[in-house]
Amino acid sequence: MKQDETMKVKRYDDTNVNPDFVAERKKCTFNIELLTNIIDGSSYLTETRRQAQLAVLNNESFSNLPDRYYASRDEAYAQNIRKSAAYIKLLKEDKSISRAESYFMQCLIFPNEVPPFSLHTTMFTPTFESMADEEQKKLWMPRIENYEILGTYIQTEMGHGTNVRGLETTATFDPSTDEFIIHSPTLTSIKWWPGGLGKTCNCAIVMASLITNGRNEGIHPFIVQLRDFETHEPLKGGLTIGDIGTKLGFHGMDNGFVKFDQFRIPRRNMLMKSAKVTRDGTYQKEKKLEKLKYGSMVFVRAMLVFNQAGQGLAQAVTIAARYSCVRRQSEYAPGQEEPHIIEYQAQQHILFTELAASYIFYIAGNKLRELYFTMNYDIQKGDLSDLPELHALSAGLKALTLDEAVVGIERCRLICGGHGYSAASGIPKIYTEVVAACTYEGVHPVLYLQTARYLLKVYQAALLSSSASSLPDNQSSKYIFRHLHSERPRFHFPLSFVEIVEAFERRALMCIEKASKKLDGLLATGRPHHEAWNYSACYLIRAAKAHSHVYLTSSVHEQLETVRQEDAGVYTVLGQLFELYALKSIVDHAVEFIESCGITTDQINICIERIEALLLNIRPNVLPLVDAFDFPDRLLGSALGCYDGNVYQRLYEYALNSPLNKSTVNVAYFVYYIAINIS
Ligand SMILES: CCC/C=C/C(=O)SCCNC(=O)CCNC(=O)[C@H](O)C(C)(C)COP(=O)([O-])OP(=O)([O-])OC[C@H]1O[C@@H](n2cnc3c(N)ncnc32)[C@H](O)[C@@H]1OP(=O)([O-])[O-]
Ligand SMILES: Cc1cc2nc3c(=O)[nH]c(=O)nc-3n(C[C@H](O)[C@H](O)[C@H](O)COP(=O)(O)OP(=O)(O)OC[C@H]3O[C@@H](n4cnc5c(N)ncnc54)[C@H](O)[C@@H]3O)c2cc1C
Repeated sequence: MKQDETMKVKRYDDTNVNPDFVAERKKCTFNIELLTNIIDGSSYLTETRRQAQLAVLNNESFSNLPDRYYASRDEAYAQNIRKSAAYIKLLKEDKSISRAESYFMQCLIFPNEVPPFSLHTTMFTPTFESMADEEQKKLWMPRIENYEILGTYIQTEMGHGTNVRGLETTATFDPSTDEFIIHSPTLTSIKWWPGGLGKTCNCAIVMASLITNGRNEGIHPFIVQLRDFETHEPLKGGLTIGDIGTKLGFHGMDNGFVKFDQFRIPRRNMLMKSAKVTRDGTYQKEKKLEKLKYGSMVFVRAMLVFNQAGQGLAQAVTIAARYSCVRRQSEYAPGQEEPHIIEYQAQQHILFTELAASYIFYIAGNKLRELYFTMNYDIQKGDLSDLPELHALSAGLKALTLDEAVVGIERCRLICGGHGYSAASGIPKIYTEVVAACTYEGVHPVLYLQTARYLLKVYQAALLSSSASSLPDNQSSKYIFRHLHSERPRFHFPLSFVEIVEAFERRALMCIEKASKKLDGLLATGRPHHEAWNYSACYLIRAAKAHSHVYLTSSVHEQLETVRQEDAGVYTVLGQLFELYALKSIVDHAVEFIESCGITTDQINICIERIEALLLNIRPNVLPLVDAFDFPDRLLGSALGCYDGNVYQRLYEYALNSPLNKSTVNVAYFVYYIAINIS
């Protein structure tokens, strides 16, 4: 990104800071900047992010007017389009803006929102790049990269989301014209949900069943122009397109529908890297590349751990932590000043366990991101051997971290009391954004079952093998091989970090073994596989969750080992957060740990005592620990969570700005009550 000499806007306003915050910040025992670098991934990325954020803060085209919490849906959409246009113009003008910089900018331009064009970058372009052949890329990519083509990803239908193979939309080859005919044969086959489809995008990748020479060859991707490049009107020839209406959140996003009525596209609009239809209608595919079509889902799932679970929870925690250091409530000791609510152990237990979880998701999310890019390098070159591992890991971690994050965000809202319910707290918007991710890119029971399917295969292989050497080092399931053929150790309490990781591995192995036994038991009674699988689901899901917990703990432990060499202060606080997250999970799943690790209920009680001690350890650093997330106030959009801690003044300003306060007597009240004389 070109450096801007005029970057004068400060990220934080250091003047007029609440004195309680000044005192809190003085208690800090570690180097905040180093921790920020760890969250970002490196000091270089911290600097990149800050520069990108400053560019946004300095650019008036990106301001949020009207207030994001008072905007109607129409206004919210119009705001997003205004900002999108300015953003895309900037990207086109400054080609030196990197992918990372553009992501950081986007987060701040559209705080806690998925903007209408986002599918273009997150799903449309990656799917096209990975599924189109070289000639197609040459033809289309310049216009895609130039945003002349603005694309979305159209897969889900009104009647089918999870069961991708059950999609009803057809793409039938017509050799007489060398075209595919895209058709929605039923009401339930109308494409439903795609982001940006309703009003914004002019093209899409459409997933449809390919039919040629009378044979259905299964789901394939097609690039389809939907709107005129000049007028933006939907193309004639069989398209009905619109917005699907108001949702729980996502108000500024035009999730849409499209009904295809014998709509024709050229044959070469089928993406033909792994399969193709020749001019005479012959279907040819490269079987080993078949699963590439699932690639964009793997990519987005892997990114959601950091971007949504980590960042969403960290934002809610920041707001709740800052508010807890301002808010005073209840008489603690008779006759004394009310304490800040942060001093209540009940508050600390919720706040600090969620704080710990947000650090875990961030760090593990970073590791998963790196793993994705490493493995995807080979996958794109045609070596798909790592794809099952990546799919299983991204599916399980997307599900587990988002499941835990949405509960955590809601807990943060609840510990803010009444003001947490106000949109001004910022938490409701964070919640509606993050909870959407629990549905899109795959619902969680289904994703856990995908992870379990892989785990059972690894387990079967491990039963047949005598060592772990047959699995590559980067495989997260290597512990299954290792522990299957080794004695369970005696655990010592309080647990060391190494023992914590092994305890999670032993628990996961036990859950996998149980799931396998359950399935085999049902199969042994003569039940067909699909039925046995369905009635093993509770066991299978437990196994997938336990395995995902292994990745969380082992990857953060790995990070801790690096930090230990670098900085004692950061190592101590990060270690406390790691231990807190792990012990809380052990206590929450005590039965599984008792059974798998041979530990006792007394030892679980030691964990509970240790959690209480950790709350005291973490307490002095609570504000610095959320400051380290380094969220600009504009991103948080919270009266409760601003850096300066001036909560009450902001709440009052927010209320004064309510559109209902524009008049002293509301028109509706006048029309319906005063005018007809109701007393
Ligand atoms: C801002 C918001 C944007 C939102 C966008 C969206 O929501 S877009 C819409 C998002 N929509 C969704 O997320 C829909 C969720 N639904 C799905 O992802 C799939 O349809 C399914 C996985 C549930 C089942 O599919 P199925 O019945 O075809 O699968 P199966 O179980 O018979 O397994 C067949 C084989 O394929 C393997 N495999 C499967 N997936 C992947 C993968 N991603 N990668 C690699 N591999 C994968 C699987 O492991 C198995 O391998 P094996 O063992 O034979 O070697
Ligand atoms: C905000 C948002 C944005 C979206 N954006 C897009 C987009 O851009 N493009 C796009 O194509 N789609 C998009 N979607 C659609 C999304 O991907 C689907 O909603 C999602 O995959 C779930 O499919 P479904 O709604 O059909 O639920 P269903 O598949 O009907 O599932 C409903 C419930 O049934 C149960 N269930 C279903 N199948 C199974 C099974 N095999 N085993 C166990 N339980 C099962 C689960 O409890 C599940 O929650 C979006 C959705 C949302 C909410």
